[in-house]
Amino acid sequence: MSDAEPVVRLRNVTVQFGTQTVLQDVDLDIMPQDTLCVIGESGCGKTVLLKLIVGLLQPTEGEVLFEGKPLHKLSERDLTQLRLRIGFLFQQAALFDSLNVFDNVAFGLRAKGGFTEADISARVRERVLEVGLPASVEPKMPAELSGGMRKRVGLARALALDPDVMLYDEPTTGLDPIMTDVINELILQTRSRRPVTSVIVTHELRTVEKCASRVVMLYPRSRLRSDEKQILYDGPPTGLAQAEDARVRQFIQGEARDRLTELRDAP
Ligand SMILES: Nc1ncnc2c1ncn2[C@@H]1O[C@H](COP(=O)(O)OP(=O)(O)OP(=O)(O)O)[C@@H](O)[C@H]1O
Repeated sequence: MSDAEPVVRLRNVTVQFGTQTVLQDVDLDIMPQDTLCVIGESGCGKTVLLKLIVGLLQPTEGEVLFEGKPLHKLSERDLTQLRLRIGFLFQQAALFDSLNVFDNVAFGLRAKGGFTEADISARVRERVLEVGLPASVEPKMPAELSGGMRKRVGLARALALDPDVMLYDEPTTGLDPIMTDVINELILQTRSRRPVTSVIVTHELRTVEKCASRVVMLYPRSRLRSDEKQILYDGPPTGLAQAEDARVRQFIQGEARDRLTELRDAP
């Protein structure tokens, strides 16, 4: 048993929006250098979980701790400092449309401060090349890029500050199978370059198989009995197909495999 402290801990977390309960009594410890894939059907609360970790959402009940510190007790200033240690690749890459690639990737470095323009240029160039883009994309505007390129710029931006924690929200959605694999490889490469704790929300079984050290499957609260836990599976990716809970096997065999086949067969 490891005595390491979790990087992120959700304790009895409940999130409600009006009368809708999205998460209820969720307990989750994310350990240093975990690559945790969060799966589950649309609307079960995966993105909400990521937003809780960066403090973009507050739980209705319970608490979220980062390295043992409850987020709700941090000042705005401390929360901002903490967010600089977290890289977030949003679903739509969420680039600033009015900034070119260079300025998008440089954004966090400038926000953090303490870097010379020469430092910023060198770091931006390094990250752009790291995600497999040529330096010639730096002056381009996001509108001039393909979806896969935008994702990679988003990844370069998220990695600019050497984050301790990387959060990926459906990093491969909308990409062709080859680009999906490129992103999977970049996730692996990021992990091998430096110690990083990653949480990946994904529908792609290939990403789960290739990248996850641990998988958590969430189930929509509205479809559970009141005495059931919302995390139906918590274990290695290799155990999913033989999971005790039939709903986990069904999800993997049904939805995920269909999607994988679709991707494989795509022209
Ligand atoms: N800010 C908000 N206000 C109101 N409802 C919200 C808000 N954020 C999320 N929800 C609701 O919470 C539920 C879970 O949303 P979430 O985005 O976490 O789902 P998800 O599991 O990530 O789904 P998907 O796989 O489709 O991205 C949804 O019903 C959504 O409409």
